[in-house]
Amino acid sequence: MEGTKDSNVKRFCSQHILVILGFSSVIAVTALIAVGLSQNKPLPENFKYGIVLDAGSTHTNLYIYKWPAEKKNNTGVVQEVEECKVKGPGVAKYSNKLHALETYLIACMERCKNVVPRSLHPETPVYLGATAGMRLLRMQNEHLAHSVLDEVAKSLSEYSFDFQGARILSGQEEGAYGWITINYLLGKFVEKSKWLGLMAGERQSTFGAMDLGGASTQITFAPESHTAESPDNFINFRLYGKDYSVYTHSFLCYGKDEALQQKLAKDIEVSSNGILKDPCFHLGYAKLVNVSKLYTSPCAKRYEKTLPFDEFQIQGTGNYQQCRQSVLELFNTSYCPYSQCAFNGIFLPPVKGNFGAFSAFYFVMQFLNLTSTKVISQEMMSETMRKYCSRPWQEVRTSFPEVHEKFLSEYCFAGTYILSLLLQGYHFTDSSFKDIEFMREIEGNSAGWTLGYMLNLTNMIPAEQPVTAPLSHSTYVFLMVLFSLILAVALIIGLVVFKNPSYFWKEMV
Ligand SMILES: Nc1nc2c(ncn2[C@@H]2O[C@H](COP(=O)(O)OP(=O)(O)OP(=O)(O)O)[C@@H](O)[C@H]2O)c(=O)[nH]1
Ligand SMILES: [Ca+2]
Repeated sequence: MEGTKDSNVKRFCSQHILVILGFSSVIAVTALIAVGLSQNKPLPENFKYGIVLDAGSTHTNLYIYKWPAEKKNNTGVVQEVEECKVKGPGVAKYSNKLHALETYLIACMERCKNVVPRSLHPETPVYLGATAGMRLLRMQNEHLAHSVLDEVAKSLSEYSFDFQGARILSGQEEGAYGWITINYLLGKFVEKSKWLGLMAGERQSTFGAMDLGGASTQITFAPESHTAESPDNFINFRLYGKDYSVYTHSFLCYGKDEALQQKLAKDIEVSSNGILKDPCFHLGYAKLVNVSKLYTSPCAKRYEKTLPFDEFQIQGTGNYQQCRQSVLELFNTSYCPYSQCAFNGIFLPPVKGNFGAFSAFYFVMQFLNLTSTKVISQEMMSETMRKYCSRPWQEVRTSFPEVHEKFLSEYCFAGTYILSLLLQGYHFTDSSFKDIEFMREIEGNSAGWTLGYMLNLTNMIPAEQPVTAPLSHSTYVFLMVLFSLILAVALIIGLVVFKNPSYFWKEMV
């Protein structure tokens, strides 16, 4: 009797010890995790800001970026916090009314004053980059182009920000910075980590970038193999410890608007009596075009002729096949001084890999409802264009009352132009066409050259891989938890076995 009582007490005690041990182990593990987490929690962050103005041919856009000061060299830390569209046309259009540039940027710069904390204004850089519209103006009148830049520079230097200058980007820079932007945002410059970051990662292939503006268009990508042909079309980068040889070309006059101007100048006939029957506009659509305005841009100059009228009327006939034929005449493929060319004798290696196509590539494809499905075939797009172009103008107008008339009337031309540029201009095939992703933004950041420009000017992309902790924060916490749990379980089992081996065996049997 006494013996049974004794063993009951023992059993009671050992069970309680077990519970206490288990409980303390859980507390210990929880404490370990809490300490691990709090120890590794990033300190309150100190942010920096940067402002870039994209002075395009059709309009100016301002972007405000923000990033944690301590992590400036890490990838993917820069966030676009604001995009502000400047009211009015592109800066080049102000060449005959420079005084209007005094107030042009006020509204967007006021936004900057509100978004960027006041104490950071003096250290926040402001950059203005002008693109094809200003390149064209400089070709026509260098002095006027300088006056426009001086005027915008003067207005920007009146703010308390750190204004770093206004300049015209070369076509190469525009292409290259667009390529840097999307690959930075897609995280392509860092190695793809393997096994929770414990094993060495592998180099990722980059995305090509295609930008379709109003006055020029850029194509930039890392070709399959490097060639010594046309060295002007190559840029070499060393980013995060890796070398990239990137092909880029900017086709001036082949932006969406200048391409249309070229087409109209090409098609208007001396004998046409002031009427241009145009298959790229819908049946029933009519618009008057001023002849002298048509020839003001250097892009349409090559088709300039003396016409017996001052203005002509476009009359739409809405025929996709004929529109395609007319558009193709803009690409001269009759000569090529290299092993292979895009058009107009410009070298282009075979397109390779995935591409991000943005700006007007996206606007047009979005309108045509061709961005929701991820993979778009060229047949799908041709069929969409065939149907869309054949719709009468009145029907189109009433179907899309919210769309600006200028954009709406030009989607038939724009879609046909995009298809021709990609297939006949850049030689995308049925299969490679499907590798094009039409994008406006990547995780809230606009696809365009501005971010790449700022990353470069603020030295935020190091040539060499920055030295970082061997494990990421999440991997570190995961491993801490895992090993703590293993330790706790081992400890409990060990203690039970050590305290009462016979009890343990009995329970098991
Ligand atoms: N449908 C549509 N078209 C747009 C929109 N915004 C701009 N566009 C047109 O798309 C074309 C390209 O626009 P952007 O990329 O802003 O061109 P940009 O930067 O001014 O011109 P570049 O200096 O040649 O780069 C132009 O013809 C614009 O008029 C939009 O929201 N919807
Ligand atoms: Ca642009």
